[in-house]
Amino acid sequence: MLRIAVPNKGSLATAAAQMLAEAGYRQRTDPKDLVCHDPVNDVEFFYLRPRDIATYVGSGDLDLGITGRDLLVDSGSPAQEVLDLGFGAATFRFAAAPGTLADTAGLAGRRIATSYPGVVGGYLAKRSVDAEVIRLDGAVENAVRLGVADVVADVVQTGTTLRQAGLVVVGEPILDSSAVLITRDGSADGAAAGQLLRRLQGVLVARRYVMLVYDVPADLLDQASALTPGIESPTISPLHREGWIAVQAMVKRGDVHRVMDDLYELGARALLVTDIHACRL
Ligand SMILES: Nc1ncnc2c1ncn2[C@@H]1O[C@H](COP(=O)(O)OP(=O)(O)OP(=O)(O)O)[C@@H](O)[C@H]1O
Ligand SMILES: O=P(O)(O)OC[C@H]1O[C@H](OP(=O)(O)OP(=O)(O)O)[C@H](O)[C@@H]1O
Ligand SMILES: [Mg+2]
Repeated sequence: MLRIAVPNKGSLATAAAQMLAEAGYRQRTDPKDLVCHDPVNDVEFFYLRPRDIATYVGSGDLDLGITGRDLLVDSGSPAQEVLDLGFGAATFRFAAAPGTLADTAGLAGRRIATSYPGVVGGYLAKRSVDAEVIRLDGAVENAVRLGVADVVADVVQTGTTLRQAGLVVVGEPILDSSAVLITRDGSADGAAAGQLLRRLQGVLVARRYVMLVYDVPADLLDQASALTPGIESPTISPLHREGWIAVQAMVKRGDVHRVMDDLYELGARALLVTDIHACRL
């Protein structure tokens, strides 16, 4: 049986469970449950703190896990990223009070507060910067005004928390994070793991694309196909109406209205867009 770690709470928990449910896996109904068995797919889900997930997967005690890239890096675990899951996007950045730190070259000798000492320590070691890392559990943005640190290094999503603490970002992001599927080399090589990976890839495609269907005069097919090349090639069907054909193609969700405008201009009619519920490419 495949054993998978899923965030039990925090920013990634709801979206991770939602994605697994869309991929056809059973998920817990009570948010307090710590385990959920899916007998149909022969999978067991363990709900764990996202910070601990890389440890369980890295040790080989669990086969696969969903966590944040920043948490994976921070853990120093030998687990590896196998798929970017497209949610939980955030950057990890340094921040300080305005005018106190111009760029990351000025970090030497500073006190840096963070809940991610592995990420920050790795960044400093790589650049041979000697600074003091102060490990805090959370709400690290308070550390500067309370005099515990000169700089913070933390997750930034909207930037609201930094703004409210009177801090500004310094330098380029230390890393770009998002939710990722992780495994340890060789611990998830079986058919069930391959099936999970394909199902999650299918969910990503179903979220990114819509299905566009339209009718077009046959002599405009080449121009229409150039606008809707699909992923491999558009599907063409004859219409009862002489000289017209129906075209069906997957189109990126964000592009579909522009593509429909262009097709209409070209002479296409009866343009219909539908969501893709699931897919396997
Ligand atoms: N707005 C956000 N705040 C914190 N983490 C976020 C945010 N958006 C995405 N993430 C990602 O979520 C993961 C952290 O989740 P985790 O559950 O440990 O912390 P949290 O969401 O801050 O929850 P809590 O602090 O309540 O325990 C990281 O990978 C982080 O990059
Ligand atoms: O850029 P933003 O949209 O403001 O989000 C980022 C903030 O959210 C998280 O804090 P959280 O509320 O989880 O508290 P914590 O620091 O105690 O984890 C994170 O640690 C940042 O502080
Ligand atoms: Mg937090």
